[in-house]
Amino acid sequence: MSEAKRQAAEKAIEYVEDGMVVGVGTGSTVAYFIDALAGIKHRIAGAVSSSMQSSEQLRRHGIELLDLNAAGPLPLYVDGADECDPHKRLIKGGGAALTREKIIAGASEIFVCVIDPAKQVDVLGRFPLPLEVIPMARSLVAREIVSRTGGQPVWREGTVTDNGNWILDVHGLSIIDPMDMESTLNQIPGVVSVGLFARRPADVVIVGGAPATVL
Ligand SMILES: O=C[C@H](O)[C@H](O)[C@H](O)COP(=O)(O)O
Repeated sequence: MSEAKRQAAEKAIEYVEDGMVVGVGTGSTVAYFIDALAGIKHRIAGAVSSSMQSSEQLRRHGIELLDLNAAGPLPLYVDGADECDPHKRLIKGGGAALTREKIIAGASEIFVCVIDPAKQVDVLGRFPLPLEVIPMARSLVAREIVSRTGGQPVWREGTVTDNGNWILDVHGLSIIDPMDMESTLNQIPGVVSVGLFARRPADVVIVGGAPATVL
Protein backbone atom coordinates (compact mmCIF):
# COMPACT_ATOMS: atom_id res chain seq x y z
CA MET A 1 0.00 0.00 0.00
CA SER A 2 2.91 2.38 0.44
CA GLU A 3 3.22 2.72 -3.34
CA ALA A 4 -0.45 3.77 -3.54
CA LYS A 5 0.09 6.25 -0.71
CA ARG A 6 3.03 7.77 -2.56
CA GLN A 7 1.04 7.98 -5.83
CA ALA A 8 -1.84 9.79 -4.10
CA ALA A 9 0.47 12.15 -2.25
CA GLU A 10 2.47 13.08 -5.33
CA LYS A 11 -0.72 13.79 -7.30
CA ALA A 12 -1.75 16.27 -4.58
CA ILE A 13 1.25 18.44 -5.46
CA GLU A 14 -0.75 19.56 -8.52
CA TYR A 15 -3.02 21.53 -6.15
CA VAL A 16 -0.16 23.62 -4.78
CA GLU A 17 0.05 27.05 -6.37
CA ASP A 18 2.80 29.65 -6.28
CA GLY A 19 2.98 31.73 -3.11
CA MET A 20 0.60 29.51 -1.14
CA VAL A 21 0.74 28.72 2.54
CA VAL A 22 -0.04 24.99 2.56
CA GLY A 23 -1.82 23.21 5.41
CA VAL A 24 -0.11 19.89 6.06
CA GLY A 25 -1.67 16.88 7.79
CA THR A 26 -0.09 13.92 9.54
CA GLY A 27 0.70 10.28 8.81
CA SER A 28 2.51 7.96 6.46
CA THR A 29 0.69 9.19 3.33
CA VAL A 30 1.32 12.85 4.11
CA ALA A 31 4.97 12.02 4.74
CA TYR A 32 5.24 11.36 0.98
CA PHE A 33 3.49 14.67 0.30
CA ILE A 34 6.00 16.54 2.48
CA ASP A 35 8.89 14.91 0.62
CA ALA A 36 7.34 16.01 -2.68
CA LEU A 37 6.63 19.50 -1.32
CA ALA A 38 10.33 19.85 -0.52
CA GLY A 39 11.01 19.72 -4.26
CA ILE A 40 8.96 22.88 -4.84
CA LYS A 41 9.61 24.65 -1.52
CA HIS A 42 10.97 27.77 -3.26
CA ARG A 43 7.49 28.24 -4.81
CA ILE A 44 5.48 28.27 -1.56
CA ALA A 45 5.28 30.80 1.27
CA GLY A 46 5.43 28.10 3.95
CA ALA A 47 3.39 25.46 5.70
CA VAL A 48 1.04 25.18 8.67
CA SER A 49 1.56 21.82 10.34
CA SER A 50 -0.95 19.62 12.17
CA SER A 51 1.54 17.77 14.39
CA MET A 52 4.99 17.72 15.90
CA GLN A 53 5.77 14.74 13.66
CA SER A 54 4.99 16.65 10.45
CA SER A 55 6.67 19.82 11.77
CA GLU A 56 9.87 17.89 12.29
CA GLN A 57 9.81 16.52 8.74
CA LEU A 58 8.98 19.95 7.29
CA ARG A 59 11.83 21.51 9.27
CA ARG A 60 14.26 18.83 8.08
CA HIS A 61 13.38 19.79 4.50
CA GLY A 62 13.88 23.50 5.23
CA ILE A 63 10.21 24.36 4.66
CA GLU A 64 9.18 27.40 6.67
CA LEU A 65 6.63 26.68 9.42
CA LEU A 66 3.93 29.25 10.03
CA ASP A 67 1.50 29.74 12.88
CA LEU A 68 -2.16 29.30 11.90
CA ASN A 69 -3.24 32.46 13.75
CA ALA A 70 -0.76 34.51 11.77
CA ALA A 71 -1.39 32.73 8.47
CA GLY A 72 -5.18 33.22 8.57
CA PRO A 73 -7.45 31.26 6.20
CA LEU A 74 -5.50 28.74 4.14
CA PRO A 75 -6.14 28.04 0.46
CA LEU A 76 -5.17 24.36 0.68
CA TYR A 77 -4.94 21.53 3.21
CA VAL A 78 -3.53 18.12 2.30
CA ASP A 79 -4.03 15.21 4.68
CA GLY A 80 -4.60 11.45 4.80
CA ALA A 81 -7.45 9.49 6.39
CA ASP A 82 -8.15 6.14 7.98
CA GLU A 83 -11.50 5.70 6.19
CA CYS A 84 -13.35 7.58 3.47
CA ASP A 85 -16.97 7.09 2.39
CA PRO A 86 -18.53 7.93 -1.01
CA HIS A 87 -19.53 11.39 0.31
CA LYS A 88 -15.88 12.18 1.18
CA ARG A 89 -16.67 11.97 4.89
CA LEU A 90 -13.75 10.63 6.85
CA ILE A 91 -12.48 8.89 9.94
CA LYS A 92 -9.16 10.34 11.04
CA GLY A 93 -6.93 10.20 14.09
CA GLY A 94 -5.17 6.87 13.75
CA GLY A 95 -2.01 8.86 14.43
CA ALA A 96 -3.66 10.85 17.26
CA ALA A 97 -3.41 14.16 15.41
CA LEU A 98 -7.16 14.61 14.86
CA THR A 99 -7.72 17.83 16.81
CA ARG A 100 -5.12 19.96 15.04
CA GLU A 101 -6.08 18.30 11.76
CA LYS A 102 -9.70 19.30 12.28
CA ILE A 103 -8.70 22.87 13.11
CA ILE A 104 -6.61 23.22 9.96
CA ALA A 105 -9.25 21.53 7.80
CA GLY A 106 -11.78 24.02 9.18
CA ALA A 107 -9.48 26.92 8.34
CA SER A 108 -8.88 25.76 4.77
CA GLU A 109 -10.69 26.52 1.57
CA ILE A 110 -9.83 23.24 -0.16
CA PHE A 111 -9.17 20.00 1.71
CA VAL A 112 -7.44 17.42 -0.48
CA CYS A 113 -7.48 13.99 1.14
CA VAL A 114 -4.88 11.47 -0.02
CA ILE A 115 -5.56 7.77 0.56
CA ASP A 116 -4.77 4.29 -0.66
CA PRO A 117 -7.70 2.19 -2.00
CA ALA A 118 -7.99 0.14 1.23
CA LYS A 119 -9.33 3.25 3.00
CA GLN A 120 -12.48 3.40 0.85
CA VAL A 121 -15.64 2.12 2.58
CA ASP A 122 -19.39 2.35 1.97
CA VAL A 123 -20.18 2.96 5.64
CA LEU A 124 -17.74 4.50 8.12
CA GLY A 125 -16.92 2.66 11.34
CA ARG A 126 -14.92 -0.45 10.56
CA PHE A 127 -11.84 1.53 11.62
CA PRO A 128 -12.23 2.29 15.36
CA LEU A 129 -13.28 5.93 15.72
CA PRO A 130 -10.66 7.99 17.65
CA LEU A 131 -11.71 10.65 20.16
CA GLU A 132 -9.29 13.01 21.90
CA VAL A 133 -10.32 13.39 25.54
CA ILE A 134 -9.21 15.40 28.55
CA PRO A 135 -7.41 12.82 30.77
CA MET A 136 -9.57 13.36 33.89
CA ALA A 137 -12.72 12.73 31.82
CA ARG A 138 -11.64 9.40 30.33
CA SER A 139 -13.98 7.14 32.33
CA LEU A 140 -16.93 9.50 32.10
CA VAL A 141 -16.51 9.83 28.35
CA ALA A 142 -16.17 6.06 27.96
CA ARG A 143 -19.42 5.43 29.88
CA GLU A 144 -21.25 8.09 27.88
CA ILE A 145 -20.02 6.61 24.59
CA VAL A 146 -21.46 3.23 25.54
CA SER A 147 -24.82 4.64 26.57
CA ARG A 148 -25.19 7.14 23.72
CA THR A 149 -23.86 5.03 20.81
CA GLY A 150 -23.52 1.38 21.89
CA GLY A 151 -19.89 1.49 20.70
CA GLN A 152 -17.04 0.01 22.73
CA PRO A 153 -14.39 2.56 23.73
CA VAL A 154 -10.83 1.35 24.19
CA TRP A 155 -8.22 3.60 25.82
CA ARG A 156 -5.11 3.91 23.62
CA GLU A 157 -2.95 3.57 26.70
CA GLY A 158 0.47 5.18 26.50
CA THR A 159 -0.52 7.62 23.75
CA VAL A 160 -0.43 11.30 24.70
CA THR A 161 -1.50 13.75 22.01
CA ASP A 162 0.46 16.87 21.04
CA ASN A 163 -2.09 18.73 23.19
CA GLY A 164 -1.36 16.61 26.28
CA ASN A 165 -4.60 14.62 26.09
CA TRP A 166 -5.57 10.96 25.67
CA ILE A 167 -7.25 8.94 22.92
CA LEU A 168 -10.26 6.62 23.12
CA ASP A 169 -10.86 4.41 20.08
CA VAL A 170 -14.50 3.45 19.66
CA HIS A 171 -15.02 -0.03 18.23
CA GLY A 172 -18.16 -1.61 16.86
CA LEU A 173 -19.81 1.46 15.32
CA SER A 174 -21.63 1.33 12.02
CA ILE A 175 -21.98 5.03 11.33
CA ILE A 176 -25.14 5.34 9.28
CA ASP A 177 -25.57 9.08 10.03
CA PRO A 178 -22.06 10.54 10.41
CA MET A 179 -23.22 14.13 11.07
CA ASP A 180 -25.48 12.98 13.88
CA MET A 181 -22.75 10.76 15.36
CA GLU A 182 -20.23 13.62 15.22
CA SER A 183 -22.64 15.93 17.08
CA THR A 184 -23.61 13.28 19.63
CA LEU A 185 -20.00 12.55 20.55
CA ASN A 186 -18.95 16.22 20.49
CA GLN A 187 -21.54 16.96 23.17
CA ILE A 188 -19.99 14.67 25.80
CA PRO A 189 -18.16 16.76 28.41
CA GLY A 190 -14.43 16.08 28.27
CA VAL A 191 -14.34 15.32 24.53
CA VAL A 192 -11.85 17.62 22.84
CA SER A 193 -12.59 16.42 19.34
CA VAL A 194 -14.01 13.51 17.38
CA GLY A 195 -12.12 11.92 14.50
CA LEU A 196 -15.21 12.00 12.34
CA PHE A 197 -15.00 14.55 9.54
CA ALA A 198 -18.65 14.72 8.45
CA ARG A 199 -19.38 18.42 8.97
CA ARG A 200 -16.08 19.25 7.30
CA PRO A 201 -15.59 16.45 4.73
CA ALA A 202 -12.82 16.48 2.14
CA ASP A 203 -13.41 18.52 -1.02
CA VAL A 204 -11.19 16.33 -3.17
CA VAL A 205 -10.14 12.73 -2.54
CA ILE A 206 -7.13 11.29 -4.36
CA VAL A 207 -6.91 7.51 -4.34
CA GLY A 208 -3.47 6.13 -5.09
CA GLY A 209 -3.01 3.92 -8.13
CA ALA A 210 -1.41 4.03 -11.55
CA PRO A 211 -2.80 6.48 -12.42
CA ALA A 212 -4.18 8.03 -9.22
CA THR A 213 -7.94 8.61 -9.22
CA VAL A 214 -9.34 12.03 -8.31
CA LEU A 215 -12.82 11.98 -6.74
O1 LIG B 1 -3.94 11.23 13.22
C1 LIG B 1 -3.58 10.86 12.11
C2 LIG B 1 -4.23 11.20 10.86
O2 LIG B 1 -5.60 11.40 10.92
C3 LIG B 1 -3.79 10.42 9.62
O3 LIG B 1 -4.05 11.28 8.56
C4 LIG B 1 -4.50 9.10 9.39
O4 LIG B 1 -4.34 8.29 10.53
C5 LIG B 1 -3.98 8.37 8.15
O5 LIG B 1 -2.67 7.99 8.33
P1 LIG B 1 -1.85 7.19 7.24
O6 LIG B 1 -1.65 8.08 6.07
O7 LIG B 1 -0.55 6.86 7.95
O8 LIG B 1 -2.61 5.95 6.91
